[in-house]
Amino acid sequence: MPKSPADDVNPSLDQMLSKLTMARHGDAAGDAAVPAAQQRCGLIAIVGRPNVGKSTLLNALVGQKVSITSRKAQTTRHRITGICSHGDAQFVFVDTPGFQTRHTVRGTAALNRNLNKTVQATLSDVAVVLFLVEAGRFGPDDAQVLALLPTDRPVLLVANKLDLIHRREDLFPWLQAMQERHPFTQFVPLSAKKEDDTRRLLDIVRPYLPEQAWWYDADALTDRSDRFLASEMVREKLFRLTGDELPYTSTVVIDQYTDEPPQPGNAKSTGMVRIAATIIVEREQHKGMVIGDKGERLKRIGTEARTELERLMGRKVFLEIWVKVRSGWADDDARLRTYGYE
Ligand SMILES: Nc1nc2c(ncn2[C@@H]2O[C@H](COP(=O)(O)OP(=O)(O)OP(=O)(O)O)[C@@H](O)[C@H]2O)c(=O)[nH]1
Repeated sequence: MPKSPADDVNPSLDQMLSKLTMARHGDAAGDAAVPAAQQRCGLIAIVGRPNVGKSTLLNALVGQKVSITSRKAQTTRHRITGICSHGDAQFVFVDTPGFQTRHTVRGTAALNRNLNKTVQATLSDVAVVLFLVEAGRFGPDDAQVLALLPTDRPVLLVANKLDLIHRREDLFPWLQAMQERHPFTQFVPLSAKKEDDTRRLLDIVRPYLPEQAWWYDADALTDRSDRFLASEMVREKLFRLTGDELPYTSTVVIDQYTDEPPQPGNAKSTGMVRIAATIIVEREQHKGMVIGDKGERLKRIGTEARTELERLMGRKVFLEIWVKVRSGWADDDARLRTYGYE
């Protein structure tokens, strides 16, 4: 039987697991002083079924909230890039949307077709693919993603949520079955919630990046605009605070984004960002879910989003949120104003 590349790097699960507990600490920040000729840089796709932990992993790797996380499946609708410069390497992560296997919500089929197209388009130009699964689990939804993975570039099997596995020996038969499914280049069991594990993942991915000059500055985290981050932040709070009640077809649109410069003559002034956002829901009843009793939920969405945006942007934020029903832009649309600190 021909030797698979996985034989060289996966001598045994035991060895992999022992390496995991001896995780090495790399230096935290990228070294912009590395001469361009010695730099590595490349695209890395994080793929996997909904809810497997892609956004959690990306955020842990990039060290900041770039993608959004929620218990609700399908919160990652956009292709999001997170950038991490570490040692001589610049990792440019592409977080692909999850797969939607059920088509129960009216009107979502087109959206899902789009998601699948995005997955394939994303994979066509990456240096390495991280295929995320939950350790010990492989269902039809995972199989659907696996079927789309390229065979002409390295695919690492990343078994996430290792912290939920009580007996690691139980993973042996599962791993054997996984290796028969695809010629994975490497097997990485980890927990996206453990910093040591995610740092170690960077060390593992590094050699797969081509030797080439960095594309972004050493301190860049994302090529997404602050405006985009603002819509993602409102969306995250929306889904977090509505739980499973709200269909994922709800979207957030940023209607206005104004950067106000610091006040002249006031050294302490950081300036302010004024944001007007609209949460668009499918039905009138969904609007009630978002607004909540006496507007409490909407107020919380606004306060939490504003607080986190202020932390991320390092400036004051004035956030105004509206809720609208897609079918009719009714006059009585609810409005929330979250005042900044004047
Ligand atoms: N116990 C445990 N939970 C995890 C781990 N990683 C992620 N989670 C949880 O899994 C859930 C889903 O995580 P996400 O990062 O939003 O998943 P996703 O794959 O980006 O989901 P979609 O946006 O739907 O594609 C969240 O509740 C996370 O807190 C882990 O290592 N251990």
